[in-house]
This record gives sequence, C-alpha cells and structure tokens, in this order.
Amino acid sequence: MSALLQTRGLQLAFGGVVVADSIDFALEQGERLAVIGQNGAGKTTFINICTGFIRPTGGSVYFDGKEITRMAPRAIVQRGIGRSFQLPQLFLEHTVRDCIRLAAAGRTGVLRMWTPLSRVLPESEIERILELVGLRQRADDPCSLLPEGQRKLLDIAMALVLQPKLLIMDEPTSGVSTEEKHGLMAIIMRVLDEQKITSIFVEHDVDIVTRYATRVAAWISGRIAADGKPQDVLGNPDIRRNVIGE
Ligand SMILES: Nc1ncnc2c1ncn2[C@@H]1O[C@H](COP(=O)(O)OP(=O)(O)OP(=O)(O)O)[C@@H](O)[C@H]1O
Repeated sequence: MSALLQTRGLQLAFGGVVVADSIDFALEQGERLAVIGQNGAGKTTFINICTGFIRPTGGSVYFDGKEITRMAPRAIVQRGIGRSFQLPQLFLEHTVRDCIRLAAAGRTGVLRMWTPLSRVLPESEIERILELVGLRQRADDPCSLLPEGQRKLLDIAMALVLQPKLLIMDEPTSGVSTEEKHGLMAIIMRVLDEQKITSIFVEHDVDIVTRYATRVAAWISGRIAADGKPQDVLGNPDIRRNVIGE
C-alpha cells in the first residue's frame, strides 16, 4: 500500500539553523502518530511544510499519491489535509456556529462579498460537526466565551468541515489543565476513529502520547531521531535523555 503522506529529503534552514535536515518520512492510513521533541526541534516547521504554510528549500511532499510540495495551503486542505493550531485560529468576536461557516468559506474559497455567510454550509452540516465534538449546545455563544479546551475542539471542528483524510494537530492539549487533557483527547480520538481520519499530533505530555499514539516520531534538531512503536521510542535511553529531558 502506498503511504498516505510521504516526504523525501525535506530541507530547510532559518538563518543558518537547520530546521529540516533531509527528512524522509511516511505515514500509512489509520495511524495515530505523535510527534515529540524539545522546543525548537522543528516539529511545527515540519507541519508547516506538509500543509503548504512554508516551502522547503529541498525535497518533496506527497499526499495520497500526488506531489503537493509547492501547493498553497488552501489547495492542500482541499486535497484532504486538515490542520489545527497550537493557538486556536478562531474568529473570537463571532459565534461558534459562524466560526464553522467562516472556516468552510475560507477553505473552499466560496465566500464572495455578495454571498451571505448563512449560505456557505447547510445548517444540518454545521449541527453535525458541532455535535461530533460536543459543542452543539454552545453553537450560538461567542467563541470568546469558550474555555481553552473547547477552543481547541472548535479549532478541530473547523478543520473537519472539508472532511479531511488526514488531520495534523499542533499541540492539541497545550494550555489545557492536566485534569482536562485526557477528556479532550478522548473526544478528539473518538471523532477521528468514527470519521476514519488518520492523524498526526505534536505533544509534549508523555502520558498523552503513551495513551493515544499508535506510533511516535522523535525530532531532534530538524531530524527524526527515532520513529516506531510508542514503547520502543519512549523507552529508548537517548530519547529519554535528549527529548523527554530525564
Ligand atoms: N519563520 C521563521 N523564521 C525564522 N526562524 C523560525 C521561523 N519559524 C521557526 N523558526 C525557528 O526554527 C526553529 C524550529 O521551530 P519550530 O517552531 O519548528 O520548533 P518546534 O519543534 O515546533 O518547537 P515548539 O515545541 O517550541 O513549538 C526554532 O528555532 C524557531 O525559532
């Protein structure tokens, strides 16, 4: 079977600091990959390259059998890669419902000055997406009122509007209390299982990685230093010392 997402020889440096160092990587359909690494290791840069936010100086990215290396973020979203952000990208002055509409408008490019926002996505579809992530009761609240965990869920719901095959989440539990993290991840993983969406998530919390990942890739200085089963990568003494910081 060919990989869902594949990179070959990705290369990028910022001001002489190498942040992607010949990254060869492949993700199969159905995997739940946790990406771990110290601050500045290049995890978000890797996501940004795969989603078209940054162009690498060398190498290629393939998704679902097609090269996407130099495509714009919107074109990549339309091919089936959704993403959520470390800081949720919400329209804070709008309601939860309108955020879903605005996400659909932005990702499809259908919104024109003369298109009412209410026509962008059928109401039933908005309700379905909000129900999936447990935010239906908050549909008409301004999203500025949501606590951080629900903001993370809304950001993910916004990524679901185009029914992605792959969802890449940058630190879905950051800013959320330790007690709430597992509840949040349980909701996210249930949705991804139900919708049959393959996932990559960047995560610093080893408990969360152990509980929810089927595979772990550890980044050090723009390289994948270890990649495999969670127990193997998390049990590797080099990774425990240099990535987990023990
Ligand atoms: N647009 C940019 N211009 C210059 N340097 C950048 C840019 N984006 C990231 N960097 C630098 O590249 C390095 C890798 O950043 P990146 O955000 O990919 O790390 P990370 O592993 O995601 O870290 P964190 O866990 O802190 O989010 C860091 O030193 C960062 O300061």
